Amino acid sequence: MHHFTFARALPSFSTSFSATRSAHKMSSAVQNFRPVVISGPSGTGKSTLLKRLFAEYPTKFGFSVSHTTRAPRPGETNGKDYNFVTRESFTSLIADNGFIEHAQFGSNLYGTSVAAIKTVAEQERICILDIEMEGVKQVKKREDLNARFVFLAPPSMEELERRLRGRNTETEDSLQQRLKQARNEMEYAETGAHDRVIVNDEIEQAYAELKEFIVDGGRFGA
Ligand SMILES: Nc1ncnc2c1ncn2[C@@H]1O[C@H](COP(=O)(O)OP(=O)(O)OP(=O)(O)O)[C@@H](O)[C@H]1O
Repeated sequence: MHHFTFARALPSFSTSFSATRSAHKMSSAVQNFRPVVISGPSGTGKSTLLKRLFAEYPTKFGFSVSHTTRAPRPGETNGKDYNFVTRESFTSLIADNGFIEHAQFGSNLYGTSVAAIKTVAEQERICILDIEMEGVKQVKKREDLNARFVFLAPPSMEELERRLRGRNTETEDSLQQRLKQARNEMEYAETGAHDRVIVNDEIEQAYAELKEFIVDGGRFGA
């Protein structure tokens, strides 16, 4: 699901959506709690490393709540699982440039709004966006999000393929697609688009570097 919700939406990191906040407050929030965008080829180890980071810092991070036009399922809460909105308000938010990413699945629209990312900062958490290259480009265009960018690279394409195969989640087709997309991601990273590139070769080393970038490089209140 995270491929269209953009950020990995773990329920424990859900946020509520407040409609009453000033533009000024939003901008100071993202200054103090700058969103972090993590990207890198599928299978490089983003989830593995993030999971560990969230376990070590259970209250420091948050995920943006996605918008959707689909109806809530029993047990789902507006503003927590999704921001459930009408098609009219969704399309007007598109027109207002309010989404960094949106897509249609079936007859429903899904998207990650700029406001939802800022809301995480207002809650004094660092919003983590685990997204693909096109999303990275969108976030880069939004200077008001004040995001920092880290790219997680595999030690080699051969090792990336080994990890993807080892995960046992892909068909041969989806594996080949991911490897092709991986080359695009690597080329984009070579343009220097990210603040930091971390090679996930030895996991302890990569984790230490990621932690240093995200935690120490961010603005954490004591
Ligand atoms: N440093 C490492 N050395 C060896 N294997 C690793 C390392 N880091 C992660 N892995 C393994 O590689 C596989 C892919 O990792 P993971 O699922 O975290 O990738 P991902 O970047 O989150 O992929 P996706 O974008 O598809 O969700 C997993 O099986 C994981 O256990």
